[in-house]
Amino acid sequence: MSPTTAVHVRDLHKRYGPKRAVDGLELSVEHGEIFSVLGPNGAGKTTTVEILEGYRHRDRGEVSVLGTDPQRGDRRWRSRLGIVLQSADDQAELTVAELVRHFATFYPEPRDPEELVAAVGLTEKAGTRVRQLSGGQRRRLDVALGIVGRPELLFLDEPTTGFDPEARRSFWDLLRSLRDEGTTILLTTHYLDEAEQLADRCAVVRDGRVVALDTPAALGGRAARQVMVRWVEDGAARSTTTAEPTALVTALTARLGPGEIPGLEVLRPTLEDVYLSLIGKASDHHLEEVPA
Ligand SMILES: Nc1ncnc2c1ncn2[C@@H]1O[C@H](COP(=O)(O)OP(=O)(O)OP(=O)(O)O)[C@@H](O)[C@H]1O
Repeated sequence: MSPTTAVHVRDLHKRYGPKRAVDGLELSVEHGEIFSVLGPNGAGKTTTVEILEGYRHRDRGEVSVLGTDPQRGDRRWRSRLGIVLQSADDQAELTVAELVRHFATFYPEPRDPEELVAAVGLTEKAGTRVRQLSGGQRRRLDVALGIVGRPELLFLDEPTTGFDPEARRSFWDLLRSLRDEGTTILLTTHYLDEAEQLADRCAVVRDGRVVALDTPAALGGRAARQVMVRWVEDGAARSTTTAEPTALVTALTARLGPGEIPGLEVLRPTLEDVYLSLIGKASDHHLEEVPA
């Protein structure tokens, strides 16, 4: 493991009874990056993050978070982490400003509470009671509480679920500015566009294991190399995927004679197509493949 590694996970396993929630998961997160764990409901994202945070014990595997095994993490180690839990309803009678000021007292070098409230876009709501916030505003407050202690590593579990598009965009800007300040961020999401927009690297998780790990552009680029070609031959729809569509179309022209090839379509899969095929859900671009 190199000194630039913030999180290192090897051969991680966790069962709940017969259910293998995490089943041989491997990943590493470098200091200073936004790393996204992307996968459908039930893929094992939350279980993994809870193990990294030290809230859940693993069955086996190696885990290191900021150089420490989370199962042995002490208070000092924990103070270097920012953990944004699912919203809790406690302290709902305090105002936004009061709650942020209260959390700031837990840390040796907290951010300035007023500046932080402004940074998460809640200045207008500083005097509002927490229970009166909308879902998106509450989530921003959760993030403020997660970063008030200037964490080196921030964990976010599905941070924008339930946000409207504008709130998501400004939330993404907030996370980018944290990354620019040097905070390492590990976020789980089941939104492909969130991973594509934010992540420097992205692990696609399915059934408790990583099925692909790369930059979003490389994942998309991998897709773009494989092209779907569809046509109609002898009255039947045919399709195949190929890295050399020109050669295939040339062969079809030779076989089907001069003129237009009936029903010809050449489709370059999108990142979404790759993602859906990785998690085992074909989009309508991915027809059953028929040999050419
Ligand atoms: N405490 C638990 N007891 C039993 N089974 C659990 C428990 N927590 C999670 N599971 C199961 O383990 C699997 C992985 O769950 P996990 O919450 O880690 O997935 P996830 O990827 O975070 O899903 P989501 O996107 O829905 O939050 C699921 O099948 C879930 O039903």
